[in-house]
Amino acid sequence: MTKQSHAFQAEVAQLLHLVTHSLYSNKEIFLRELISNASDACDKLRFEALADTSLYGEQPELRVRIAFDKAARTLTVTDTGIGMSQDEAVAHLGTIAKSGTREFMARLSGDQKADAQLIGQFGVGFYSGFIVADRITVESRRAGLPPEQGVRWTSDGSGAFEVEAITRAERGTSVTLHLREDALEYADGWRIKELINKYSDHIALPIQMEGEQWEEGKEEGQPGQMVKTGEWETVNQATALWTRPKKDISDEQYTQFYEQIAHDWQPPLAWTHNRVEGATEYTQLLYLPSHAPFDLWDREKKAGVKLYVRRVFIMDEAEQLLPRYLRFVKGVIDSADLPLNVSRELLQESRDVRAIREGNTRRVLGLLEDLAKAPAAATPAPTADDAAVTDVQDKNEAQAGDKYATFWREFGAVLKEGLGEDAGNRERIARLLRYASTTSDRASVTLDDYKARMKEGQKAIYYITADSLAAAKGSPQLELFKKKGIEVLLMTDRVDEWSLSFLREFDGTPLQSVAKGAVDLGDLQDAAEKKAAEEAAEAVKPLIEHLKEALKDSVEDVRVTTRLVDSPACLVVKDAGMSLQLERLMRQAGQAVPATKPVLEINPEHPLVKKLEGNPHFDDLAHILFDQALLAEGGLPQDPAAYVRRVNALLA
Ligand SMILES: Nc1ncnc2c1ncn2[C@@H]1O[C@H](COP(=O)(O)OP(=O)(O)OP(=O)(O)O)[C@@H](O)[C@H]1O
Repeated sequence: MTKQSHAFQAEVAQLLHLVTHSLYSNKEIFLRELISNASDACDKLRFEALADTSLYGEQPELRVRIAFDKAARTLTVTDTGIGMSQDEAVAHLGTIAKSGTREFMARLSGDQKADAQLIGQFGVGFYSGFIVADRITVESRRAGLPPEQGVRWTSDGSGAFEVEAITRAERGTSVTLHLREDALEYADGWRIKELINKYSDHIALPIQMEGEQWEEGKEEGQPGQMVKTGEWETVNQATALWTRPKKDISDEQYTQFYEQIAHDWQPPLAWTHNRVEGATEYTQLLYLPSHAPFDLWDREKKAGVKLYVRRVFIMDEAEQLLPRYLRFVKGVIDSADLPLNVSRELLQESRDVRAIREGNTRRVLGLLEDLAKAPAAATPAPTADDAAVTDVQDKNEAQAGDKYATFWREFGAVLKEGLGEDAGNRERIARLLRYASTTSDRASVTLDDYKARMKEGQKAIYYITADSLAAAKGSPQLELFKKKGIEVLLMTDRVDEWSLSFLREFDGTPLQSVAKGAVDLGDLQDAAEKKAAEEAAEAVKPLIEHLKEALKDSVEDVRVTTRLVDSPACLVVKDAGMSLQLERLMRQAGQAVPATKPVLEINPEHPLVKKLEGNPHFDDLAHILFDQALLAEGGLPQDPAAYVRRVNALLA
């Protein structure tokens, strides 16, 4: 093969442009990315060699070496990992294969500052080398291929790369950066060591540098200098972080390890690190991120936990290790019992894996309980500057110790899925729930809080589901509850109604939607009120019959209610029915929903209702009443034009 020139995939060219322009202020991350790739390559070799030890050839040692040459202005990262064949070099170093990176590209806004933050969330891997290099040369040979089948890849990062065959004695890859004029600081032993310390100390492989020592000037007046000794020295700790005792690991090291495995450059909210002994032995290091990833709602989203067996990396995204409703958790599980050749299929059936999953679930719920219990320190008053920047306020929230509020904002809706998914832990999950209510706009009310505030004689926990907080708060169904000072939980997540169908009661008290079934406040209504209601119902019986007839195509039933105070009418569904809001959500999601008709409830005390009987426009008024009730709870009239026509006719 002679030299071949290839154009970068369009997205790569775009990414390169962005990387070199917006990551300018954070140049040093390139080294972390290259070391991380080298370490991944070694993990891959170790894994493939489980089935074929001959892949090690004559080089059993897995390591990363970093060399620099001040005079030539180069920095080289060499690993003894899996390496790349010629085809692989073309495929991997010229395209963007990862869906995550493609998603990232799609989200770029063109605003450099915002984009640079986004990069933080995604990590740009190999291409970050071009922040500091105006040319990169990669030489590689894949494990198992003969020396003549090596490859050299070069590019100046401007649109194309060249590939040629070379003979390479060693297996693995070396990446040489030809440093830009303004990045010469990276051809310096101290600087490199500092970065390894900062970013890669926890990498389980030895990272080596050639030793240097000070040599005085040979002649009088000549300055001394550092010279290389020819000995390679390991400069990192080179033990997998999770295998070290907790007390030897600093918060900073935990955070850096998180950044590495989660590819998230924002510090985690919290973590839990344990060695579990007993029938199933494993080490768990699990993190709660501080913000939701872009693909949290992707049904195909992979779990974020890596599986190791006795420190050998086995697989990313081992979804059996945590239930789906904890899919936001990142971390590492290192099992002492699983066989090294464990496959995804085997994981599904393994009893050890089941025990690990249960153990992980307990730990994460325990961690959340601890966070929820931690007293929230007083939030510092935002300064005038802060007020304009929501990001800063969010940070304050986290700094102030109210980590649980941050967690809940980012992941609460996912945790709610657990009510349906994990019957065994339903109680624990229920105690972690937070909702807004008629007494708090913030999602901060627990079911325990609610119960403690219940009125004497109140027999249920009341809630309403709606598309937004404003719609929930303005709902006519709340009128009587407000008048009587009874708290109602306001729920606005899509998952709320579904998840509550699994939580019929909390601590012995039933949960009751205020938009379902006839309202029965039981002992909260006194005898006089009940009597008045009965009399009113009797009085409007003929009206009810008329309305039923006029609206027979739209409603299941018409009845009198006491739940309304200021509104003339509202819509409710029957007890076991799906709420109108859920019905709309499911239709929007393209699901077939059986057509159910709601029940129209009217307020016999309302002037509009009183005007109905005998009115020459009865039919129009009846329809307007119905359509307005629909509007009030977030729906749309079936025939909006007819609605407008009717209202206009009455206004004229
Ligand atoms: N040192 C290396 N040895 C072998 N293959 C490598 C090496 N560096 C990069 N590659 C290959 O190039 C691909 C692209 O690397 P890049 O760093 O851009 O993305 P990534 O490593 O897949 O993602 P990320 O860095 O976000 O984890 C890798 O997936 C890998 O196949």
